[in-house]
Amino acid sequence: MEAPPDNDVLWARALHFRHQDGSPGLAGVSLGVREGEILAVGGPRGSGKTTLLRCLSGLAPVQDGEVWFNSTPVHTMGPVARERLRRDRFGWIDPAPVLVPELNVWENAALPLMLRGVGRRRAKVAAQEWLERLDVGELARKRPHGLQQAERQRVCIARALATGPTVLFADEPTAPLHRADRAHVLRTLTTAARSHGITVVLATHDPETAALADRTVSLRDGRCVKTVHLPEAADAEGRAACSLSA
Ligand SMILES: Nc1ncnc2c1ncn2[C@@H]1O[C@H](COP(=O)(O)OP(=O)(O)OP(=O)(O)O)[C@@H](O)[C@H]1O
Repeated sequence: MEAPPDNDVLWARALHFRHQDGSPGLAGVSLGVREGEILAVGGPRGSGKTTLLRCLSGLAPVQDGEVWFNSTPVHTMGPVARERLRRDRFGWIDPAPVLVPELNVWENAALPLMLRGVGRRRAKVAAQEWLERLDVGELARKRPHGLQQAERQRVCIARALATGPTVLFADEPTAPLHRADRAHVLRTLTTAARSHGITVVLATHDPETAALADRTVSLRDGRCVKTVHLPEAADAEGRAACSLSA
């Protein structure tokens, strides 16, 4: 088993995944994500973007191929180790907001920090800071049911950033937002990621969203079909290209 290149925080080789009902999900994806990079994963509906994020983050077990986080093999980890890795090092944003209805907004945003063992007071301060950056600070004491869908999604984004994850997986994070809101929230997310050195893997089929990334890999039928570097990133050395695995 050969370890991945040093400058890749995430690395996948020949990743295959088949869903429980036998549907093909991934058919030999290889890619590297550099530390601090914002990588967009594009492609049409059903091309495998969510499945790829789930495999890279350890949410779904790798059936064939390899996934490495830094120098740690994720593909050989059991469910408990993968859960710990996700809790301690990764953040996740779903396309639709999922919050705990019994907790108020700040408690929801602070929850992953408290699960990591951070005290309630410190977790609240960190959560509140991110809620304010996402313009939902004044809703801190409300319950999720009292919020609009777009506000709930902002809370989910604050929750994902509050832990300062090493890698943030964002699956169509602005899907529930109006177009006007979308640009602002995305800028907040990408600015926060850049200023805090958070690596982001962002699934999207929206070219405007992908344009905020350093690089885009496109999937089709579970395979990488192309890699696009944006001009600012074009001269960066050592970026592992997505393999042409068709
Ligand atoms: N739980 C599941 N069971 C069976 N097949 C699934 C399941 N989830 C996804 N698939 C199938 O796997 C393929 C890849 O799906 P995936 O959700 O990863 O694509 P996607 O690019 O994220 O799509 P979208 O843009 O619609 O979110 C599709 O053919 C899809 O129908």
